[in-house]
Amino acid sequence: MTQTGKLRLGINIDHVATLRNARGTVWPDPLRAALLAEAAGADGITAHLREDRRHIRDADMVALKAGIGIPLNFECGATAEMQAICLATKPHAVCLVPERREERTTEGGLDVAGDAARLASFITPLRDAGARVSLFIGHDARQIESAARIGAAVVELHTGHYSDLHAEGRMGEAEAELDALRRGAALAQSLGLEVHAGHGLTYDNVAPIAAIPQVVELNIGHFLIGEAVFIGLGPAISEMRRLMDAARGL
Ligand SMILES: CC(=O)[C@@H](O)[C@H](O)COP(=O)(O)O
Ligand SMILES: NCC(=O)COP(=O)(O)O
Repeated sequence: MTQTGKLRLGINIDHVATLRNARGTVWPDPLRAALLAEAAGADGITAHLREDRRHIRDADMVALKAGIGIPLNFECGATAEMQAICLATKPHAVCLVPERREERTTEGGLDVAGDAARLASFITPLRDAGARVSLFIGHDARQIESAARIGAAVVELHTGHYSDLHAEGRMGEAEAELDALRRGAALAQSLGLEVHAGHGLTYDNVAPIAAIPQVVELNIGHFLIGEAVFIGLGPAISEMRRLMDAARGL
């Protein structure tokens, strides 16, 4: 059934850790940010344990799981190391993302179609341990169909390309990308997948994504952590929530 109600908002706190690691201190603390986000009405916390630990570290994941009262969405690459950490951490959800050490941020979606057999057996123990497994993918139909075929519960559609086009003022291309995301969301839901979206979302570009009726959750981080420097994390989250609700007609 198409969801047109309130969207869930997951707050990604990775870049609080980026700031901490820039000075090699213990401040600012990602758990404190997560607790502030929870108090501001976030529905979940997302954190990405990269293979190179450039922001979130293993101890952050442990502290987040123990410290927050809302679901933890554990983003990671589909590696044996990360699978073992997920199984030990027992997060509410595991979102598998593609990762390249040289990239500045997550550039594309996971190639589920090209790695289906391995991913199918990779997600089985995670599912058996009770995690909702999500795959971070582009809007390509082949990837969405493969995600459904291998038994993922959720797909998170990568909105980074749309966000970049929007930021560059290439509105015609951004609109075309938006249409492709809309088609992807509809296809995913028709195949029984829960649909999330995220990457690069800001106050300026969130409304059309939030208005896609099949999308039930947005994960937003980098922009909100930046905005928090100026207005505080709670007010930044409240404003994002207001824009999401308005896009949903709430
Ligand atoms: C997969 C994803 O979109 C996020 O985890 C997020 O963008 C923060 O991590 P990076 O900036 O390191 O990609
Ligand atoms: N999976 C997307 C996410 O968690 C947040 O991405 P961003 O807002 O930090 O680009």
